[in-house]
Amino acid sequence: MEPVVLIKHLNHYFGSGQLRKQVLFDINLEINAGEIIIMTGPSGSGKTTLLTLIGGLRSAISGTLRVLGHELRDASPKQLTQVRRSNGYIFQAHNLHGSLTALQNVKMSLEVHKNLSVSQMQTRSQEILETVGLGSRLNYYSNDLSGGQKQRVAIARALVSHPKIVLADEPTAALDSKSGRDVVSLMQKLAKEQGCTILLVTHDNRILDIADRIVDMQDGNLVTTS
Ligand SMILES: Nc1ncnc2c1ncn2[C@@H]1O[C@H](COP(=O)(O)OP(=O)(O)OP(=O)(O)O)[C@@H](O)[C@H]1O
Repeated sequence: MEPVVLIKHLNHYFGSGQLRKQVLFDINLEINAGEIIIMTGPSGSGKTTLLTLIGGLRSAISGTLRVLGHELRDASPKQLTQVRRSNGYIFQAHNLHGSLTALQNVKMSLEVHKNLSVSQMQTRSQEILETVGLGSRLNYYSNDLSGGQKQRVAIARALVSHPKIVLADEPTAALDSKSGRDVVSLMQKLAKEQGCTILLVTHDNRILDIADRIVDMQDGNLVTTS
């Protein structure tokens, strides 16, 4: 079976002409279904660039980048939109809408999936918020939640549609160590239950043990460390 993510000889550049700068060099990586991969590496080494390429948030320029069987190099904006809808995303700044409640934030991510009725969306969103321990906070505006609670809403939002792939960029950066740990344990638990693949970028050494495999980015080159 083809890996969920298959990357071969991927290069990436920013800018053009004399300002063109290569930031990813001959990246090769295979990620299988259900795997949790952590990507580490110094600031500016190219981690976010690789994550956003895999997530269809920018276009790959050269090499092979196949995600769930689809080639993303030279993909059209429409195809990239399709890819983005099928993934879950969790970012450092949780990106919740402060003026929406926890429940509304989660439900919103189901609204792009046309196959669910309004009441199914409501039930599913409520259930996943209960799973992440926020059953008593469903109708709180996200501005009124703590950092850890907001990040748990972000996890619920990313996982409610049962995506095959979740991409997480520094999900614990804004959290104290206990909340950070709780948040990643929760991601791990939900992902294992749903068989979903997680690619997580982090500088946080305290959470490395949740990974099935760790890859390290150095100056745009990927080095496998375990
Ligand atoms: N939109 C852009 N235009 C030009 N250069 C960029 C752009 N985005 C990133 N870069 C450059 O590409 C390189 C890799 O950046 P990237 O954000 O992928 O690194 P990172 O490893 O995720 O860093 P951090 O850990 O600080 O987030 C850096 O040199 C950065 O300055």
